[in-house]
Amino acid sequence: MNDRTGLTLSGVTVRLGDGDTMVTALDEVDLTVAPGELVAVVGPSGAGKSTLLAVSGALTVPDQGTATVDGHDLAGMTVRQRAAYRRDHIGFVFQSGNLIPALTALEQLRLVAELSPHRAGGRNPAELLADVGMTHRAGRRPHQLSGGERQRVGIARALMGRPKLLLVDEPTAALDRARSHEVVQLLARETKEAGVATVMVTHDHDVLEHCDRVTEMIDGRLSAG
Ligand SMILES: Nc1ncnc2c1ncn2[C@@H]1O[C@H](COP(=O)(O)OP(=O)(O)OP(=O)(O)O)[C@@H](O)[C@H]1O
Repeated sequence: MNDRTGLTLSGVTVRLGDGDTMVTALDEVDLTVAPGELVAVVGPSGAGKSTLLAVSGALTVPDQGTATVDGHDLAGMTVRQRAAYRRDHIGFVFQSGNLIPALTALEQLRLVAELSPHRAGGRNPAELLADVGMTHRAGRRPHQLSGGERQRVGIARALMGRPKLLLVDEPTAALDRARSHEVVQLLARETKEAGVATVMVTHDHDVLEHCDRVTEMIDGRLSAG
């Protein structure tokens, strides 16, 4: 894991829209997230949190500044290289789990192993499902799982292929308080165990205690929260 340096954003500026509707979504943002570190990003609606995830996840290229994952400059890649880097090295967890309806919990993970050319270095789907406490639900499809269980499967799926960076968007939005704590505790544990740099956007101040660091985004600027 010594080759890992995590996520580094430096002086990242992103402008969206054009003409009169142009918005500076990110304004000279600096952020470093080390391997094994869980950093929360909080802030009001429209502050730029989704844009921060998009830049970190190689979905949006900054207008100024640099975004690097383990020393790889995302803007320096071709579109095709960026897509491959995203697929092989970056994991995403979304609000609702975003699972494929027709597949069982175990099949969701197996599909990643089959699609990723780096699967040899990836994790064993059944073991990973056990890690997130879902072995007893391995044969169930998403509609047969609770919101918290779907999130667990989503987190396990994102960790297949050993990503260097994990980007998590509002993981507790659909969960009650107890499930929210469980899911973020799981994220914190897996972040440490997998040595992955994790960024979590959340509105849920209840779960911030499980994070290593909290930053606040306001009007496209990031500060210690
Ligand atoms: N395609 C676009 N064109 C123009 N402006 C945009 C576009 N997408 C987002 N914006 C603007 O950029 C700013 C940052 O948006 P962003 O989605 O990153 O905020 P956010 O903090 O994630 O908000 P929320 O918590 O509501 O999801 C907002 O002012 C938004 O209106």
